[in-house]
Amino acid sequence: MESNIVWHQASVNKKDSRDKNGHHSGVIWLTGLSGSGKSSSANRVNQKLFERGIQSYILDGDNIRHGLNTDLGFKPEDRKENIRRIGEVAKLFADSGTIVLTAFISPYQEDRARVRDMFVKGDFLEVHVECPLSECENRDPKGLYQKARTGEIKGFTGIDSPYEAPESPELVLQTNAFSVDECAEQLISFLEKKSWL
Ligand SMILES: Nc1ncnc2c1ncn2[C@@H]1O[C@H](COP(=O)(O)OS(=O)(=O)O)[C@@H](OP(=O)(O)O)[C@H]1O
Ligand SMILES: Nc1ncnc2c1ncn2[C@@H]1O[C@H](COP(=O)(O)OP(=O)(O)O)[C@@H](O)[C@H]1O
Repeated sequence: MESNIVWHQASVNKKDSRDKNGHHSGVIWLTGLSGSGKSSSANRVNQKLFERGIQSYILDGDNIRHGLNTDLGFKPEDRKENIRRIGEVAKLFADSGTIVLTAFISPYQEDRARVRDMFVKGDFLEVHVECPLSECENRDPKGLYQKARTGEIKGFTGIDSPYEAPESPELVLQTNAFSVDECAEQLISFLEKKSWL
């Protein structure tokens, strides 16, 4: 790291922003297989938070890879860098008083743990968007599993690239058992229980 750079202390801090917004801030880190329901869940929660006047924002894998992380692919080291950068961006949002929902496969336990360590305890909530691979493959909303099965896409998560499920996530959403709306309600109830809202 460059040694001649000194951290500049902002005059408006995280607590000021939280006080202004009237709620807690932090990251809700959704992790799960492609097609498990990360984006749908994040969007429904964000909509509900918006309607309640909560300051929230979504960082979504597909979208971020069109811009900030356009230089990254799906090799393990690229996924690691993807998650590291998103962790940093999520931290900035949390510092600004925002509840940030992230929707990335984030398949490696080590990478998720590294992001968790960037946050004050309790400000990082890991949510496993759980759905059996067979059901994700059945849904195949983008036709990517089919391409992975025929070998058109190499290194696809769950097919020929690993997914390491969280060992002790703060919350599990079972998207094969509950509707998008029910999952969103479960997450919002959890935020209420944690006094985030
Ligand atoms: N090889 C491979 N493996 C997994 N996913 C792939 C791959 N190639 C493209 N895609 C599409 O990219 C989306 C996942 O991007 P992420 O940034 O979330 O991935 S990661 O967290 O860095 O592993 C993922 O989106 P979701 O389906 O929304 O999860 C896919 O649409
Ligand atoms: N409970 C649920 N939560 C989220 N998605 C669900 C649920 N039940 C069914 N689905 C469907 O599964 C698909 C998941 O797609 P998406 O949200 O894009 O997943 P991901 O972002 O994990 O790739 C969508 O077509 C969605 O309608």
